[in-house]
Amino acid sequence: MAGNGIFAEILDGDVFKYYADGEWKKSNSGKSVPIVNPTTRRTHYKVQACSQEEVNKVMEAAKAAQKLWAKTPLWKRAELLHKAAAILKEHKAPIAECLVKEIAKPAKDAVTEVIRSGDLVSYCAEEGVRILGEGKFLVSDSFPGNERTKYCLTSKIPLGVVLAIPPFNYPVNLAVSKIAPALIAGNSLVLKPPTQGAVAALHMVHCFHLAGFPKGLISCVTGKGSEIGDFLTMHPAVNCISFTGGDTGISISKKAGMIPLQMELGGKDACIVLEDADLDLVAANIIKGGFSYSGQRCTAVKVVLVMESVADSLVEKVKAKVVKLTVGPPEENCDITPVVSESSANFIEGLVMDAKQKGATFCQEYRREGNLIWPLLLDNVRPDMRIAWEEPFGPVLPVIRIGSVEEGIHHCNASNFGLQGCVFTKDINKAMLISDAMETGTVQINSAPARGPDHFPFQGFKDSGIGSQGVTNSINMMTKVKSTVINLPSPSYTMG
Ligand SMILES: NC(=O)C1=CN([C@@H]2O[C@H](COP(=O)(O)OP(=O)(O)OC[C@H]3O[C@@H](n4cnc5c(N)ncnc54)[C@H](OP(=O)(O)O)[C@@H]3O)[C@@H](O)[C@H]2O)C=CC1
Ligand SMILES: O=C(O)[C@H](O)COP(=O)(O)O
Repeated sequence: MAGNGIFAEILDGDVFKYYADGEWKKSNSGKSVPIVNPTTRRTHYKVQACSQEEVNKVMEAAKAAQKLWAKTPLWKRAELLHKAAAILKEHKAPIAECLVKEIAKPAKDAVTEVIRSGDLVSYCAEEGVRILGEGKFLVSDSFPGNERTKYCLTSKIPLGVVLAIPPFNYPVNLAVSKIAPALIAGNSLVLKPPTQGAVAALHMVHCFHLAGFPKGLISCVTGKGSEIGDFLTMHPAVNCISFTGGDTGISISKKAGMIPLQMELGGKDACIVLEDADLDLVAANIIKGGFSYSGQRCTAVKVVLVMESVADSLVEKVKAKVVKLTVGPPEENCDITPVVSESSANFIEGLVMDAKQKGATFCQEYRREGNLIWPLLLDNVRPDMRIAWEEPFGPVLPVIRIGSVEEGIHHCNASNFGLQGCVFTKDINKAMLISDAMETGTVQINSAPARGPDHFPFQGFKDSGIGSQGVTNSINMMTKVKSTVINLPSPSYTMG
């Protein structure tokens, strides 16, 4: 149960505490933020609404703790991360329960998110000791005009305080994907969890607390992003921001100072289907890619671009699978569960109504109860419909029929997003050409888009982001290069 057993100290009455200076605390603001269960649409949990003064204290502690942490041996940092990973996995059940109640993630997927997170933390510890244990040694005579009089030693050093802001859909996994690389690289970390998902994140942070990390090194401040977000992202103590979410990331990028930014934002991942594709494979991937976690994944298939000659056949196959999707509460492990909020459901409905008015073919009847929206495939979608371009972040998938591969590539590249895409064909040469032509961070050949495995590079082009994630890239991104040059009085050439 949430807030019970080893997690009892993170709860005060019915409000979860925030984490600062190695302790669980009540906010002096005296205010709390409600977390609404998407299924019941009632307040399920409450978290502290942290004040600016509390953020200032957290930043001070993070700065001080980082100085000592940077002097902690790499193997020791890794050891603590392994410990945190083990505690996280051991206590997967109560954390998963929070994910079910806060963000309506199907129960099985919620457990998978926690296990995957533990694995990510351990992998990061392993990778960190390898890549941070190596630097570079350069000699000067490789550059014209120089003798060998200078030896340059470079190493990767921490940035300082990293601010991590994950989104609601993976509040644990997309938090640890920032926390673990930051810590192994010698940084301190301030987490601002999404409001929906904050309680799962607080439980996860407690696992790091129990692992024994130094005081102040990790903090977790809660509160609405719209209220404390700007104060956090523009705070002078912050040396790096790692953000995953929607358009908010674009405005953060414009406001943040001269610090490294890692932004993973929205997507409109296209699925291009050629005439020679294995349509059963495509249909299975459209279901998995378009409807898992009710389409609330940045990497969800968000538009199908299928060659006209095979479109009827593909649509029939997908329709046959859509009727088999179970719809209902996350506790019952239904495939389709309520979307995260009423405003999200209203937004999705707006896209559906626009498509209806403009003449899209509804493969199923549109149905909604509260935040629960039944899976819907929209055929014959045209570029003048909003759903051709906007991401619903819900279980609604548009199909656009194309007359040529070029038309599909053109639609994909005309999007302001550029996260992932996929292409289905038996011709690997064509697949490579299409992959090269698609302006997206990743193209999957014969499978739906996905971020995982978590050590793969993961990046969005255009409005989908800045920089690249994945374990190795995140560790590198959260470091800077420092050089020390040894100047010799006369050239010296090492002899065998
Ligand atoms: N590319 C990727 O890897 C992913 C992208 N996404 C994208 O994220 C969106 C859905 O996630 P959602 O959580 O709704 O995204 P949001 O951008 O609304 O929120 C993301 C995070 O930002 C916080 N936040 C809100 N306002 C501010 C602010 N002014 N300053 C700083 N932080 C702020 C939120 O806190 P609070 O909850 O308190 O508002 C939350 O923690 C979709 O567009 C989706 O495509 C989602 C997952 C992965
Ligand atoms: O937040 C998201 O949607 C993820 O980054 C996607 O992760 P997944 O492809 O592993 O579901």
